[in-house]
Amino acid sequence: MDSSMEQNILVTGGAGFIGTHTVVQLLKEGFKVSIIDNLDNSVLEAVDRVRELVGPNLSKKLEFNLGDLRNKEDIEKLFSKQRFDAVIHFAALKGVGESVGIPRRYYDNNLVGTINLYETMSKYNCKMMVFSSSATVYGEPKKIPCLFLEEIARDIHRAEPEWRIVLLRYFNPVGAHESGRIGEDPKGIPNNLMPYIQQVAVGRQPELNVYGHDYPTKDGSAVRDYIHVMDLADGHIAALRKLFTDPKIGCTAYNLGTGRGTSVLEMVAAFEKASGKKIPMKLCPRRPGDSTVVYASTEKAEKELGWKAKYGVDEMCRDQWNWTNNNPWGYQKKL
Ligand SMILES: NC(=O)c1ccc[n+]([C@@H]2O[C@H](COP(=O)([O-])OP(=O)(O)OC[C@H]3O[C@@H](n4cnc5c(N)ncnc54)[C@H](O)[C@@H]3O)[C@@H](O)[C@H]2O)c1
Ligand SMILES: O=c1ccn([C@@H]2O[C@H](COP(=O)(O)OP(=O)(O)O[C@H]3O[C@H](CO)[C@@H](O)[C@H](O)[C@H]3O)[C@@H](O)[C@H]2O)c(=O)[nH]1
Repeated sequence: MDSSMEQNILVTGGAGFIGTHTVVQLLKEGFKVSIIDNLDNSVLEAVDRVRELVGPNLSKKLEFNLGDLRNKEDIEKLFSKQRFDAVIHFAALKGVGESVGIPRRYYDNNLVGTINLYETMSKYNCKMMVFSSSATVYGEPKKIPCLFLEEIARDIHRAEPEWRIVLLRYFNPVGAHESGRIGEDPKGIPNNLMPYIQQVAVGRQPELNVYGHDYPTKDGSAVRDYIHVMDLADGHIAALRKLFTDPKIGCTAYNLGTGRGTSVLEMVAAFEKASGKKIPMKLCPRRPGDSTVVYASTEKAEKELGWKAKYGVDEMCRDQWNWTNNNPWGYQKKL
């Protein structure tokens, strides 16, 4: 396409939910991509499907490396054999529950992995990074670990101002690629709303527990800013372009959301409409630590990244259903 033809991007955690969708868009935009993933929360089949989606020509520009960011040698191996222009860093354990319940495992993976990555990048003079952060930085104190990772990024930039780092604070990523070939496939019982709804829709779970029906919202259920994963993927391309073109970017955070709030009950209704399936529900007490209403202020990303979410809740549910309907067991053939 343009200068991005030459640019080589390392995507950590590229076999995961957001990673696979971003890799598709990166390849389509003409970037070369190397994934490093330890397949802790993903499967190789997802990468094969990315290849299938982009076709044989663009697939030649995609390389998969099985590796773990906790092992510095795994990262070193990649940097010693090719030059990367930038890194998009998705590799992390994302369970909020886990960060509270098994903090050592969580810190080891997310903190040690991230520090190893920064150190190797620095050694090979690759100092551009797009980092997956979360709207939880605006939330509960118990979800602080990702704030910590943002602080590390800021400290690194303070100490070595030549670094350019974009921190992307995701709101609630949902949906799937419109092809229905890639999507979210959590291991075990899902914690998040949409993967849970999709499993109810195909009979893997009997009913949806609605956590909280007495919030001070219009229908009593909690409100979130759901964002289509393809919009999120495009947000990463916009962030990369910003890194490559703005020497003054420093270390800057942007919200990736739609700016619109949708309640749990509204989301269920939208999914029922998209799928034609009835989602049985049980009204349950609030889930500890949940906020009442969370939605993004999107002005900064619009103004500075030139990025704005295109899709609404109807498209999110349409694509979530398309993925689920075609892959009721996710990437598994059967259970
Ligand atoms: N999905 C969300 O709701 C959400 C919201 C906010 C932020 N995030 C962040 O975005 C990033 C991507 O999220 P996702 O939903 O795609 O998660 P995911 O679990 O689907 O993808 C993460 C990938 O990283 C890999 N990985 C984990 N630890 C690794 C390690 N040490 N070395 C190599 N690979 C490793 C996993 O195998 C997986 O493929 C994460 O950092 C997550 O914290 C996600
Ligand atoms: O089975 C379920 C699951 C969720 N919910 C509710 O649905 C809403 C959304 O929940 P969920 O999908 O778990 O998202 P959040 O709790 O908003 O947190 C997500 O979104 C954050 C970004 O805002 C990320 O950082 C977190 O990792 C991710 O879990 C909340 O009100 C939940 O109480 C239910 O009612 N039933």
